[in-house]
Amino acid sequence: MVSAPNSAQDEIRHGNTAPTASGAGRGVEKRTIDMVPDGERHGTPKSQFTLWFGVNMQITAVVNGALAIVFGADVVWAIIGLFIGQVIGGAVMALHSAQGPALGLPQMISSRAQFGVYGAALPLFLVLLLYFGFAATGTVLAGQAINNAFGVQSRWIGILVFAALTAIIAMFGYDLIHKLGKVSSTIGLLGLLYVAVRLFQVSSFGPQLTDVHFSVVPFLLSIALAAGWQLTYAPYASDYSRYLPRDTKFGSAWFGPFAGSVLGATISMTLGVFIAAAGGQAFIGDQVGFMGNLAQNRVLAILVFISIVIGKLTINTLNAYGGVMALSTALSGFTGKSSVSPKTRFGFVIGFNVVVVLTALAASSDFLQVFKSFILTLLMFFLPWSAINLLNYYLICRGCIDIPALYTPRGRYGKLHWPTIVVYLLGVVVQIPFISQAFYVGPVAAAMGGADISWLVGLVVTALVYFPLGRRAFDYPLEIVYPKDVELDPSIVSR
Ligand SMILES: Nc1ccnc(=O)[nH]1
Repeated sequence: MVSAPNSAQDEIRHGNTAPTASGAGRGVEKRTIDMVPDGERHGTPKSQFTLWFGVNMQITAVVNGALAIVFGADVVWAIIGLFIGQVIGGAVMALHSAQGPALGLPQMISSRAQFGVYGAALPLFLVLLLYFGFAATGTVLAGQAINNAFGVQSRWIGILVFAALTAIIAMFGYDLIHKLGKVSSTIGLLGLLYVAVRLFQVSSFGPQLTDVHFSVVPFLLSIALAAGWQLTYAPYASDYSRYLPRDTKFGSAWFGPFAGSVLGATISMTLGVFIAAAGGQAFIGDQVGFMGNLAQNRVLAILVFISIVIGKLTINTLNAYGGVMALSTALSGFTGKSSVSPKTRFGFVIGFNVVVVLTALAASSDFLQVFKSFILTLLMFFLPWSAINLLNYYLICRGCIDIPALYTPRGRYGKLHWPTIVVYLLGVVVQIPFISQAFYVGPVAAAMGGADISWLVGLVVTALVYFPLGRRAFDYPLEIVYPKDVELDPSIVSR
């Protein structure tokens, strides 16, 4: 990049021309866990908006909103509570995303700067479970939508078709995922808007709509539902912003994903609130069928089903892509490799989806309920990870990561940083008394009448305990240390 004239550099950096053949390109992505050089940076924060908006145009977000009503909130306070939760959770999620342009690295590898190169295998393993759990449940739902759309009876056909679509897009990688985000933003939104219009045409809303009564427990639950939803995106975040130009302003790198995810989830969950208020227990029982039944005729029902599939496809591609990234990162910590070949990545994508398909096929609806609580429980493990990762990056080392040291246990971050692991586990355990879930209500939550603030406790307590320890953890560099073999444009001053 040193010799390119400025205008050409500008074009490449701001996405007007195809990036070089070695990068995300217009075809199959070549990179995985290695740093993205300046010559391959492209895209704008606007693409972050459409990706995160599209990711939230999904049926599961609608269900999440409906749960606020099912658990006792009234319409007005459910909508307010959900919105507050989106803003808090979305703000945290977007802080992870904003690391992407500066470092050019996927999300979870940056955990090595706090946990050590081997120590990061702990959050990596958990994130792999999270991706896998979401992928299996999402594949069951989208499989139903495919079968409903095409009038297919055999359950496995929808599941297999959806997994194949997911795998193909995940293999192409970053650029195709962003394109899909644009498509699902539009189609998913149109689908949800149509369902909303039909809902208002056919429903007489019960007393729920006029009965405004504030009640603390369901209000806090609404906040928790939305904050938890947004916070599950934290481990995904910078995987999808790491090709943005290195000098992308922090403000826009943060605002794109924040606005997209908050606005998208607000639309989906508000629809869920209205569906549940219109008497939507039936919706929770048969989510896909309920949406299709709202359509005026078979053709429109098919379009609704297709919009459900496209909405689910976006997030599910992220699950497969992120799952493979987590797997590659975890393994590379032990093999000492700093990159993974596209062939290996393809193999991982296929392997991931085969296991997902087998799980989805084996799943009964009962199992899905249990699995969902399991995934929500996993969130407990990501709040402390989020707090540690963000505090370290923004307040302790202030963005100055030693990137080559992330790839070797002999570097500054070492093999295993025990204090971080202990604080991390403490951050998980401290939430237990505050949990209020179907399967367990902690003593503090019970004393508070069932209000669940465990997510806030997990974030805040971890941050308070980690901060003094983290400051002394490593000999932090004063600026970002870049790998020697990654070509960087000297005219770019990283922010
Ligand atoms: N974080 C996520 C939320 C919902 N669905 C997913 O697949 N992933």
